[in-house]
Amino acid sequence: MIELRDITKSFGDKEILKGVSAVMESGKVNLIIGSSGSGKTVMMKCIVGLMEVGSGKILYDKQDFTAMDHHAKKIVRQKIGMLFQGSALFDSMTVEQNVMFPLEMFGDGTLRDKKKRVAECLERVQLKDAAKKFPAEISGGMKKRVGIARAIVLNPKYLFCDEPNSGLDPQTSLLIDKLIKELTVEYDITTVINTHDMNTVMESGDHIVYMYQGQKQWEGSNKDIVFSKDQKLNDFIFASEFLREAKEMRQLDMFKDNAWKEQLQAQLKRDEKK
Ligand SMILES: Nc1ncnc2c1ncn2[C@@H]1O[C@H](COP(=O)(O)OP(=O)(O)OP(=O)(O)O)[C@@H](O)[C@H]1O
Repeated sequence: MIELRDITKSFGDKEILKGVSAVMESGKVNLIIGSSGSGKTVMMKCIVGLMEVGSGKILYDKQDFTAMDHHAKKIVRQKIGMLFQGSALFDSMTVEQNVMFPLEMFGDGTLRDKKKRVAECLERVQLKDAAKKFPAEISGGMKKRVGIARAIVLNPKYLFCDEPNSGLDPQTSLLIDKLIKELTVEYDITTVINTHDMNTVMESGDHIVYMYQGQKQWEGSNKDIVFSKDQKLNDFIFASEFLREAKEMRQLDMFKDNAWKEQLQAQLKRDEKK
């Protein structure tokens, strides 16, 4: 579990994070969403320690990360897996060598153990047959899966993914989301994803933090979103007429054959009249 307590971050006199508190739960896919410039990337960089917060605390499993010395922070960082936007693979290395890289940097054990672990991870993301290929020879979706294998090779407790679906078609995106969710549950990882992808929000968002102009505007699950009355959140998520209609259908569908359905229809009618 990761806890943010009232964190702030400024660049010069520009305050980017204005006192954000939130909890990222373990075994769950936690999403940070919000429009461009709302502070999602800055927040993620603060959480992983790539940027220092101005004030406030970040706790990793109750340990105050912000108060740790360099050595203690390094130990926490070794429990963090990162999936970067665009995958960030090394072009001159094969798939296998890319996944091996963190093990060579930080891993214990013999070369045989390390090779076994790489094979396990490639198998897990269904890329065993691509082990000897170079990044230029594989598709965007496969590159993401290599990135995921590399991010989990050290058995992370925390997994951070920056826009994991950028540049992918909707079907491949869903497969990547499914894989991340499965791994999160399987290894009880605290996964934090920075995303714009509404499919990810609706399919994987166990816990969602919606950022608006440097503040946490709303927090809840993908199911809560359907019923949220928060206007800013609704304007952001259900931006198009089509999505607004889909939201109403989903609301009705969720309460099919239930007394709630009538209540909800009446409520929707009342809202329409306003
Ligand atoms: N290193 C920096 N120095 C100064 N300002 C910065 C720096 N990094 C980010 N900012 C500013 O912080 C604000 C929030 O940026 P951030 O990248 O967190 O937004 P975001 O919500 O991730 O947007 P996007 O969805 O477009 O990636 C922006 O106004 C940006 O210009």
